[in-house]
Amino acid sequence: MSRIAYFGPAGTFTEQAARSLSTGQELVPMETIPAAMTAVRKGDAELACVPVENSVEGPVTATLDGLAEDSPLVAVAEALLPVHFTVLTRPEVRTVRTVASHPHALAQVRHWLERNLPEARVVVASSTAAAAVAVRDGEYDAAVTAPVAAQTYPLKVLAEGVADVPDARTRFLLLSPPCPPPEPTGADRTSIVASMANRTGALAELLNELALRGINLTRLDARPIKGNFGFYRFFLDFEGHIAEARVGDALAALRRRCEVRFLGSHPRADGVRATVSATATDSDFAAAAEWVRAVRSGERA
Ligand SMILES: O=C(O)C(=O)C[C@]1(C(=O)O)C=C[C@@H](O)C=C1
Repeated sequence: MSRIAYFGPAGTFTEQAARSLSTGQELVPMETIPAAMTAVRKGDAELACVPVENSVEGPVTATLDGLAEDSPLVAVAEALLPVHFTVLTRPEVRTVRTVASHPHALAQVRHWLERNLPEARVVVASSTAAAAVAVRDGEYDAAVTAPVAAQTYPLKVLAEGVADVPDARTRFLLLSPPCPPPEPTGADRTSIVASMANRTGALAELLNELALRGINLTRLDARPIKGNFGFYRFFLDFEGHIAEARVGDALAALRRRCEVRFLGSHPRADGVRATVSATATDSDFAAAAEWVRAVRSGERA
């Protein structure tokens, strides 16, 4: 049976996302995000499920760095989960002195903790479910977890539906070794990472290539190129699919300008359709290419 390695242990939001994306594969928990990616790179799993972006805390940097380094992986699907937390404790705990969770989770419940557990020391764990394991094992008093962790671990629910920002969401990717992308749907996302020379206007030129082709950017993140202080890689998500003319044309233009790693074209989980400007449809590109062909052959001028 094929396998999806996910950022675990059991009971993370990522497990929930992997379940929603699975088509019957076995789900295998990995301790860290890089370990889930390595499982695919080494062939121990066919796919990996990892978080990539949270509406409150922004990018999941371990995922971005893992996509830019080592052998390429591409996203073939994504999931978007609403994020509200459950706070778990051991039944016998009377006073919560320590509360643990993943840094992204802690950042999303900061105000709730200040109001409800002001005396508790906040401790970082490798994931929300790892925090639940630590509470179960007596290491900490409480954990801020995904709702599903309440069914996974024998702990008492102290609070449910905890979120400083009511509509918080996290987006997750299903990663594969390079493969033909899924068919375009009209509501797709394409992702790349670009590295360019540090010179005036380089990023503006890159963004212009997208803007000129009527391509709407949905995310832009910079991450340092480690070991080279002051140099950055840019992660770009934009509407559209590599199978579409305007996207293929833009990617070719970027490739001429800088180093590009393709990170996948896949359907958007929110189903938002791409806005395509009147001059950038596939038939506009086909008509223009036909005109150039005819001019080259002397049929037209
Ligand atoms: O620790 C988990 O449960 C995760 O799946 C990770 C993660 C994240 O990295 O953002 C996923 C969703 C929540 O925003 C908090 C934590």
